[in-house]
Amino acid sequence: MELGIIGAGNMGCSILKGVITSNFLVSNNITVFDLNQEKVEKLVKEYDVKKAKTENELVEKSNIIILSVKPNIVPIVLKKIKDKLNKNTIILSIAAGISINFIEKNIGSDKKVVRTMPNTPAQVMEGMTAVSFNPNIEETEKKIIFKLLDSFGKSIEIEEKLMHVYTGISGSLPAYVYVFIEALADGGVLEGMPREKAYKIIAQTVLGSAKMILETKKHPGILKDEVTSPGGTTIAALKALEDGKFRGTVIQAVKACTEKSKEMAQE
Ligand SMILES: NC(=O)C1=CN([C@@H]2O[C@H](COP(=O)(O)OP(=O)(O)OC[C@H]3O[C@@H](n4cnc5c(N)ncnc54)[C@H](O)[C@@H]3O)[C@@H](O)[C@H]2O)C=CC1
Ligand SMILES: O=C(O)[C@@H]1CCC=N1
Repeated sequence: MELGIIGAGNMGCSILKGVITSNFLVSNNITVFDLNQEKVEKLVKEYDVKKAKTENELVEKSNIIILSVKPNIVPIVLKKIKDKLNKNTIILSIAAGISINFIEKNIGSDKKVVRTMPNTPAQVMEGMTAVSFNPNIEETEKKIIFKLLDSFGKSIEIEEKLMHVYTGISGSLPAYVYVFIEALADGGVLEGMPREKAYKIIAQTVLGSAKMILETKKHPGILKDEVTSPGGTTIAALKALEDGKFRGTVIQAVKACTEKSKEMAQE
């Protein structure tokens, strides 16, 4: 596989770190292009990846191209690379709201297009990526794409119309979790816990709690009940969360994210 990455920002770099750290690809099989030369040079220095001087140089060197620029930049990049693409090149977009149909309208419906929604934990190989394929992607190619996505975490195929809500429950979720963790640490600090210790304690507890769901396969409500003693500390905390409309606020957050993704949609 010759992987090309156009856009070496937060998410492009997270994927790059993931595929290299997991040894899925060696740096010699990865080419990077970004308008910001400093970012490219930094990656060349750090990971020894190849750099392309232009988008089209990258296209010539790659058989899978990850489009990791902001959604409004996607059509600009597609216009530039359109004439250099061949029918076997796979375009893998990670852009929020950009549909397969929109990409096909820009480069032709005979091309191979994959729409994904990853998240930043890809850089520590704990990413979660949703994927939808256009009809030109063959079964063998789907397997290769899953291997690529699984090299930096886990992946799941979903109906393309679910990408908006998926963004609300996964693509954007790390940010809500970080805010939750920061707020928990503030609570700890308020009660005298040193902040750095609080972050370590909370991050491990969040990690362990998530692992419990994945490994025990118990319903989250049951796992919650196992922590909650009658008249105890946990129910006092849960009551405060319910009084603060915690669940309702979280549901609204997912809805707001989903609505925003629909609003940004380029179909
Ligand atoms: N940051 C995140 O957690 C996630 C982001 N995404 C998607 O990933 C895409 C990138 O987002 P971020 O990495 O956060 O943005 P970013 O702003 O960190 O990175 C974008 C990169 O594109 C480069 N760029 C701008 N114009 C360019 C052009 N014409 N040609 C080549 N490179 C160009 C910029 O220099 C920058 O390095 C977006 O479409 C976003 O919807 C998807 C899932 C999660
Ligand atoms: O905030 C955004 O638009 C991007 C998409 C998912 C996560 N970050």
